[in-house]
Amino acid sequence: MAGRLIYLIGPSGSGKDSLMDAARDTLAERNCRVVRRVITRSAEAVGEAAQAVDVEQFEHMREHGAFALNWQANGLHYGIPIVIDQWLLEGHDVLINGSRAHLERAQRRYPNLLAVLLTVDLDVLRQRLLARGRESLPEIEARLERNQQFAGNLLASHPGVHALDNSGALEQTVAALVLHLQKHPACA
Ligand SMILES: Nc1ncnc2c1ncn2[C@@H]1O[C@H](COP(=O)(O)OP(=O)(O)O)[C@@H](O)[C@H]1O
Ligand SMILES: O=P(O)(O)OC[C@H]1O[C@H](OP(=O)(O)OP(=O)(O)O)[C@H](O)[C@@H]1O
Repeated sequence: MAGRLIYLIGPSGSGKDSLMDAARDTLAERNCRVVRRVITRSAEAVGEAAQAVDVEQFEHMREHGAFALNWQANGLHYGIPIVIDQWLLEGHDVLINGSRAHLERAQRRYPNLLAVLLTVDLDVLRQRLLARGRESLPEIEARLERNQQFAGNLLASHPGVHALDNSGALEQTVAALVLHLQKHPACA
């Protein structure tokens, strides 16, 4: 039986990577794998277990079919390794860090994907981006501005998307994610 794609989305700084890291072992026990992205972000950048490549390497990988999904945002290229299709075929569920702007294209490729939107109060989001210290101030402002494009609209236009609040402790969010996944065929 094919596995299901769990497409985790939300503003930059909402805690997607933290949640994926914190939930990884629990999800692994439930036959759910977490994939590492390929990003044109410098290898020194802290805060994400991604494979860092330059734009030329990214394009080469893309042209050679290395990605199941890929998109551009925040001045970066992001790729989800094609290995997820093999994992899904083998019956594993797969959790990825996705893009809100790419949701509909992802749904076309994976019609039964389970979309989870991580939300955080705006003040908390700003504080977390500042505390993470990975981006410059203008980059942080641009991300907050990008966030306004999606605020409110996404849940209204995509009723199947499940919202998960991460304004509180991460452990609570992990528990809520696991509970949500238990209620659905993925990661049960
Ligand atoms: N529930 C939480 N409570 C406090 N800090 C958090 C929480 N979730 C994430 N963070 C912190 O917020 C920052 C952004 O989280 P990150 O996982 O990098 O977000 P994203 O992957 O969505 O951009 C990081 O510094 C992380 O340690
Ligand atoms: O269309 P959007 O929902 O705005 O998403 C665009 C990109 O921004 C986020 O990545 P980012 O570089 O911020 O990485 P992060 O998740 O580690 O912050 C997200 O994971 C997407 O790759």
